[in-house]
Amino acid sequence: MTNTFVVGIAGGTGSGKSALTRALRGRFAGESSLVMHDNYYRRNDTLTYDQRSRLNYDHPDAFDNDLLVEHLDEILAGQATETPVYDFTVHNRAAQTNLVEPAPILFLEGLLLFHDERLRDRCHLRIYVDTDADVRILRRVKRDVIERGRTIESIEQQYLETVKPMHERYVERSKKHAHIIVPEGGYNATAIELIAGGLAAEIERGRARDANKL
Ligand SMILES: Nc1ncnc2c1ncn2[C@@H]1O[C@H](COP(=O)(O)OP(=O)(O)O)[C@@H](O)[C@H]1O
Ligand SMILES: Nc1ccn([C@@H]2O[C@H](COP(=O)(O)O)[C@@H](O)[C@H]2O)c(=O)n1
Repeated sequence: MTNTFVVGIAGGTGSGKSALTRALRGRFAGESSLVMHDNYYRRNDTLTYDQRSRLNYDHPDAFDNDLLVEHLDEILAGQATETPVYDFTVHNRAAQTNLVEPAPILFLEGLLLFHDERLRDRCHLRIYVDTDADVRILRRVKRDVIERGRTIESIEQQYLETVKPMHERYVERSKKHAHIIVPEGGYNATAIELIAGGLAAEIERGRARDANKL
């Protein structure tokens, strides 16, 4: 096993997980890698686009966590690993893959990371990004129209049918497993400073452990 320190960043849709992850990664360029839980949405090759667009993507079973655990263990064992890439515009896995290299810090980001005990246990630090539901849906509408090719009607229907009830049943309840709760995510400069300071100290501790092994 390597000295990789795993940081799990979870929270509701539109909470600011990706923004926080980007801000933290910016502080550890060259010393961190990233795995996104979204990329482990299951393949649905046998369904049509319309059928895929009506699936429940906010239930824990929508993800292939067995594959994610397998890949995490490879990366944590020091192996560069080809990981899947998800295409939200077609509701399916993309043809390409993404090579994740081992690094002193591994950021793991996703909606339901803390629901699965195996994923929780692999996170040395668990951060939950907590943002009010009205703010999250406003952000999601904008993002899903611009980046994910969705209509306002489809976002409204999906939010009421699956996103909101699943958030209340699974995502919100997984908050209790967090070590740290960050309001507002990527624009919370104080939280970013504190977390970045802690991670820098973890990298130093890892280096000291390596030096002692020599
Ligand atoms: N604190 C913030 N204030 C304003 N907009 C934000 C903030 N955090 C994130 N956003 C924007 O909201 C959208 C969703 O944020 P994102 O980080 O992708 O959320 P998540 O990964 O949790 O779904 C993005 O367009 C992002 O730029
Ligand atoms: N084909 C899909 C797959 C997932 N979603 C939605 O994505 C959300 C998770 O991503 P965030 O960046 O917002 O955390 C989740 O709430 C799913 O509803 C989708 O719309 N289509």
